[in-house]
Amino acid sequence: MTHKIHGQPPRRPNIGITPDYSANRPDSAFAYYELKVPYADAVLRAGGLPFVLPYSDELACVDAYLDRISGLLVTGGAFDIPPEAYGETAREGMGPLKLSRTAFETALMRGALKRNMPVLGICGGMQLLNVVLGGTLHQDIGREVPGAHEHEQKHDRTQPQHPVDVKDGTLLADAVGRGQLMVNSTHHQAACRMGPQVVVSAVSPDGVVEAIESPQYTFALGVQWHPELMINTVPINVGVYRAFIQKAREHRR
Ligand SMILES: N[C@@H](CCC(=O)NCCCC(=O)O)C(=O)O
Repeated sequence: MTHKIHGQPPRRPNIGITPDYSANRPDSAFAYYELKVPYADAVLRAGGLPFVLPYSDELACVDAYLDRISGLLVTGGAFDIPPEAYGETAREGMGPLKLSRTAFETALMRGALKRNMPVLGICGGMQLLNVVLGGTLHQDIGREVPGAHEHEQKHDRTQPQHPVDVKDGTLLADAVGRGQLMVNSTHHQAACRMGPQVVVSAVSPDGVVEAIESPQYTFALGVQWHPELMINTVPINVGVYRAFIQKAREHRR
């Protein structure tokens, strides 16, 4: 009979985090990986152990990463996903691309989902989740969504921009509660057609999709906002990371 050792803090699951990448910094001859501190802080605060994953175009390396983590956090960034990834061609308003980042994150996300490893997509990461699961994007909300509100807030991103309605009976509702949640907003694109098996778990008052999930996986959740920036201003947002880390803890044997 094994005796549970009382008082031990729960084990921190390894969480892989995708960094941003900038090639042409005026102050350096070298390219940079960059990760906003709140992503790592939110993982630590929720009980995870963050690991930044430098890009690789080798599937063996992607698999090696996945062998060593229990959850995948795909972060956001000021770039768009090539519309060819969801069967379209670029339309007016589509923004800049980061092809090496999207290729790496796509391979990681596909590999994690194949293992039924918990995946959390934030902002652009949510959009990638919908595309990987067979959905499409509005290439520019302002041009393609009649009556849409402003989704690229000009004020402090730790402050909310608009409410979302969290749908009852969803993973997200379990994490942060159903009904209204105030969120920030830093995007010009949005999920358009949901992939097969993708459920909308939150919507903005103007109809823009603000969170998705796929019940075919243990934990595949994407949120269009940045909960990691609002942990001090709308504290319930930490629930997104807590739910993710708990599933990651359960995932690793
Ligand atoms: N293609 C998306 C990207 C949205 C996103 O991830 N924004 C984050 C900006 C803040 C940062 O630089 O991390 C879109 O614009 O809709």
